[in-house]
Amino acid sequence: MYDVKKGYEAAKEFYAQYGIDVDEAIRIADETPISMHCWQGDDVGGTELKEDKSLTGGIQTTGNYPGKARNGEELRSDIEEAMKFIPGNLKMNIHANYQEADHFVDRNEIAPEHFDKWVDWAVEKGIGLDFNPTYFAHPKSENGTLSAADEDVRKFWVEHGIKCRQIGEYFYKKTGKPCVINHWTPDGDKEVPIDTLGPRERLKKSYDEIFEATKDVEGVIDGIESKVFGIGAESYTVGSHEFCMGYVMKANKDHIIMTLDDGHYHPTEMVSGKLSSIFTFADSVLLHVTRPVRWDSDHVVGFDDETKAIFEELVRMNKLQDTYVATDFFDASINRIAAWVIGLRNTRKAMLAALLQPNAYMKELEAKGDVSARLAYKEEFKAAPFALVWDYYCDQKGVGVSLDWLKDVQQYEKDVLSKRA
Ligand SMILES: C[C@H](O)[C@H](O)[C@@H](O)C(=O)CO
Ligand SMILES: [Mn+2]
Repeated sequence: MYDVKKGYEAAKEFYAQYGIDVDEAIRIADETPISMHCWQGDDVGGTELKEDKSLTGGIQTTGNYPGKARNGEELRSDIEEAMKFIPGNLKMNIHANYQEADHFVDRNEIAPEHFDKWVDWAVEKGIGLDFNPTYFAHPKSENGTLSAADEDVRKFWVEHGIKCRQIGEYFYKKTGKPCVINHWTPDGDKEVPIDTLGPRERLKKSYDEIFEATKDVEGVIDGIESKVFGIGAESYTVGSHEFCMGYVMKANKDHIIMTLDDGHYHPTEMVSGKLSSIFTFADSVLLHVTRPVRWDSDHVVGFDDETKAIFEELVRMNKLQDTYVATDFFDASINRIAAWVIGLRNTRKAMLAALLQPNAYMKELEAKGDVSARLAYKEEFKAAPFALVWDYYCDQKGVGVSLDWLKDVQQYEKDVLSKRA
């Protein structure tokens, strides 16, 4: 291993030339919570006591890497293993299908106690819990959920949404940390329907009913997530971007915000390009960080141009603290713990990289009209000695410098994952 401290000192000197306080950047990146999604650990299968765990809703995991978690205990132990190598403040994000009742409980009947194992675990670790209704992978989700024309089906899912907000409040009360709920429904159609308005009016009605029935719930923030299409629903998505943005803006309630998932748009449409428009009208957003390859493929987050651009935007707008950052990917083709470690480290890395730029000075240059210097600075910092600061930060947090974590994850695969049937 090279002399990490020496590298940090040299990088500190480099950044100081541009008035950048490396330690302050580390502090901010370290304290900003990232909500780590539980569903990478078992391909979104969940822990409900039911036979059929097939994934529906137009999302897909591909691959069959051995060793996926088969129950809540295994999942939490895998999460703990991954967490050893992820620096900074974390929350845990679970889905409603990760309930652990000792008998089958249907989605419209879930209750706080069915999540007590997660709550006890989170309290013991001192972390917050976020939540997601599960409007898919269920026999009643085949012809729509919150937008279903069948009133019994629609009501069933409204009850599920209501239960989820009550559970979110329970998480808040138990952990002392606000619970961020992401509301996503896959409802859509393979062909453009003749009636495109009816399903959207029903979805609006359902959200209204969920929020009205739970208006006294405390400590919950609700993200409304849009999507362009899903597998099998290629032509029409009820909860489109325009629908969700319209819903959030019209609701005009502090707790109802937009969720922007960077896999949920046309391939050339960038979330980084949307953030300032949204922040012109909204005080906060929920971000789902993923890596779409040609579609919403949910590849492991990379330290790629778009991830970096998203965090640059947030830092430059001074909106990082107003953004609920969550990861959302599911890759079953590689070691699932490695997937978490790589994706979560890259998310934090992009955040730190954005903080290590002369943002205030570049803004000044732009305001003065010195656009040549603006471009020169932008380009120069792409090759700044960022990795030396990142390595130092990881060293300080004891999460493994560079690839140190890899051999431990491989060992865990040998000792634990490979023994799972
Ligand atoms: C499993 C999650 O609910 C899901 O990933 C959702 O957030 C989404 O992005 C669906 O495409
Ligand atoms: Mn998402």
